[in-house]
Amino acid sequence: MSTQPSPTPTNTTQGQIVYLALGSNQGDRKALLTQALLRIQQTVAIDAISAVYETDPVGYLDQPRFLNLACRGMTELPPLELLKALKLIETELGRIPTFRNAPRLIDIDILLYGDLSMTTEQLIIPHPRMWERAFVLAPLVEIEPGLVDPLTGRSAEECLTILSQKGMTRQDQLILPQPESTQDLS
Ligand SMILES: Nc1ncnc2c1ncn2[C@@H]1O[C@H](COP(=O)(O)OP(=O)(O)OP(=O)(O)O)[C@@H](O)[C@H]1O
Ligand SMILES: Nc1nc2c(c(=O)[nH]1)N=C(CO)CN2
Repeated sequence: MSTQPSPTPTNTTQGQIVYLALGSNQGDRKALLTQALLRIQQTVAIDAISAVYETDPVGYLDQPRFLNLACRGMTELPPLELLKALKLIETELGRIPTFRNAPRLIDIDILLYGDLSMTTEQLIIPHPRMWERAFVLAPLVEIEPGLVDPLTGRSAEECLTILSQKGMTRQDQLILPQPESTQDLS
């Protein structure tokens, strides 16, 4: 009796949907956010980017205003590898680690990674402070209005309405330079 050969395995990995929050309050903030997004695109296929929000600092108040935005994309990197890649981008863009909530050239946080829930010393997903931060939720709601906090069942929109949005100004979206067109060799 002959058996049918099983179909050749194909790589059907689709990756995971991730939501990231970016912030900058030092240097050329727009240029830093733009550079960060361009570098993130090398590991995350970004398909939505919010407008830029200028926001008053939260936590440690004696520092310049931030520019914040959120983006969504697909990645095939596992969570800790993604964190490593994002931390490397922060370092490449000149960030020097100091203290929590300190001024920074660039900050890239992982908000959500598929429906994963994890807590390790290095990485907590969903980001533990995201639902209480208007500077995260306003841009996030813009790209994903139906998002729900799996722990409380509250929508991001609902969470945002109970937060003060004082000191937050919505600006235009960043314009990312197009990747160089591939050379036509024909
Ligand atoms: N979801 C997450 N996204 C990014 N970093 C995280 C996350 N969960 C835990 N971390 C850890 O937090 C560490 C400190 O991150 P970071 O310097 O960006 O903190 P912060 O921006 O000052 O404060 P906050 O975490 O409240 O935004 C990182 O090195 C990373 O290991
Ligand atoms: N407005 C604003 N405030 C902050 C921000 C930020 O990105 N925007 N990030 C912080 C630490 O991640 C602390 N405070």
